Amino acid sequence: MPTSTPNYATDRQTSPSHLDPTPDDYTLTPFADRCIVVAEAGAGGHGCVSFLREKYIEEGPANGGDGGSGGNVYIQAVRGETSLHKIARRRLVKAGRGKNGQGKMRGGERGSDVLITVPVGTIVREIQRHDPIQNEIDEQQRPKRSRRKQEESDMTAEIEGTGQYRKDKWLVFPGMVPSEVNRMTFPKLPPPRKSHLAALQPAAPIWLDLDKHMETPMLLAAGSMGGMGNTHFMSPFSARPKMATRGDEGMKISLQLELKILADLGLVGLPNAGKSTLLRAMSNSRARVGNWAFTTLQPNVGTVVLDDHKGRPMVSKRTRDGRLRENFTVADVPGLIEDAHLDKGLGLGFLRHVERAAVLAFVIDLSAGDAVQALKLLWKELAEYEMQRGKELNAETERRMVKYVPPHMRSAPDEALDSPDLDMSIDPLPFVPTTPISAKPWFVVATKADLPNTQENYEALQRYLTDVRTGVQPHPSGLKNAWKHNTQSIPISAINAEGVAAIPQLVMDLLEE
Ligand SMILES: Nc1nc2c(ncn2[C@@H]2O[C@H](COP(=O)(O)OP(=O)(O)OP(=O)(O)O)[C@@H](O)[C@H]2O)c(=O)[nH]1
Ligand SMILES: [Mg+2]
Repeated sequence: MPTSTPNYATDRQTSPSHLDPTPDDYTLTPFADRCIVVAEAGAGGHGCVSFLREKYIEEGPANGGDGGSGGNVYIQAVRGETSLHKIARRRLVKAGRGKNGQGKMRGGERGSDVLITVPVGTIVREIQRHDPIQNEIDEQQRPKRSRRKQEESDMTAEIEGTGQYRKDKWLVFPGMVPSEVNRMTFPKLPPPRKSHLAALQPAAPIWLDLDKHMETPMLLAAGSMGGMGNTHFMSPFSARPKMATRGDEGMKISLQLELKILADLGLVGLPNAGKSTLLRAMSNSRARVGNWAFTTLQPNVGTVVLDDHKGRPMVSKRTRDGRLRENFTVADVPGLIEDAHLDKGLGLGFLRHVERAAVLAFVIDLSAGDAVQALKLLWKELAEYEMQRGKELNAETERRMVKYVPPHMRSAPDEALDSPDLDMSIDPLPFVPTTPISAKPWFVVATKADLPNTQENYEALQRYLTDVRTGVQPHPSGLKNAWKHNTQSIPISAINAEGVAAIPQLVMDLLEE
């Protein structure tokens, strides 16, 4: 009987490894790095009109409870999140409405809160705000002279301690006909109120850079107050007031969110250079690898664990705040091509993810022509991008200084808040001042060193980097004040995981620069 013993040696050759996978062996998680979302705080519940009724007490006093306040909207940047796609899909994040008050002095339940969780590195900017209560408060604080004539009658009524019926403010005893309502005397409308939580809201217009993991959520929009039950309107003249106030409308803020990944190391390289393979070799990432340009279409982030799997740190380094570093993160972005800064290829949209990386690694394919030329081309694109962003920053600063209008003075086109195609108008968020790209520490990863005839190319690259370090050659970006203390290159073969082990130590050293 023929026996077949599996041939492990050939099996290993034919079956793709973790580092040289078939193109369909990858994980792809949904990804979005920008979106617009409308955050709506909960409206307050209405106050209740009710009266005590018991055996032998036919016409008891008022006992309507207050409405519950609306739920709050919170935001929290958490480490586990990597993308904004969940929020991008939701578009409207709405906190619960407070419940209405009930008889027997029972107050309404509070509305439920909502939490927007975003990845660390998200920038939040307010586009529009509709805050009816703030508008009312502002209106009341305006000098009386400027108020319109129509309101004068209201004012005289106010002085006498009585007010008028307003459908949007008052609730009356159910079953009353309009003529009865007209004959009723209404007390003065209570002044607009805000929940005490409103003081914790960030100042308008909201502008947040959530660049750290947050242990507790942060309040974005506080829920509105509930209406007052009819007990509040009891007076010596009317023991059984038949009115209560409605709960306040919740405020709406439309926010633009943009994720700028905050990785420790950013991989920059031409398409097909081997960036994703390198990420796979360094971390547990399952980034897509394929022998064609633009295999990667969205950023991948991998975590390199600095441990040799024996419970002992392989590279141990303390961060500036004294914490022992156990890992660092690497962002692999789509390849850059010439003129990426003019939005060719996929480059520009993703450059913002390397903009905030602490250290840059230029991944250069030694088998694909002159490595020095490739390095210069990559630096040229980065320098152009940086200059463009610098100009935007200046323009943005100017715009904010000249045209700033407090939000309550702006005319709020409410319809726009509800319009479904807000996404069409996304402009990139302005530059967040960080270290300029050219001032970041960097090094070169010369990959595919296993291929033939790559030796000379690597030597030329090394000579060039020595010249840059010693000042014989200018920095490849052509910019002054660029970082060139210790320019060096590491030859690797990512596909065989050779030479890759030297990278973590170097990154650790550069992270402390
Ligand atoms: N021989 C050899 N081939 C490699 C090495 N690293 C990557 N490759 C191959 O190069 C091709 C491209 O690798 P990727 O990792 O997808 O390249 P990339 O830079 O991520 O490409 P884009 O995502 O398109 O920008 C794949 O076929 C890899 O198998 C290496 O060290 N040696
Ligand atoms: Mg890739």
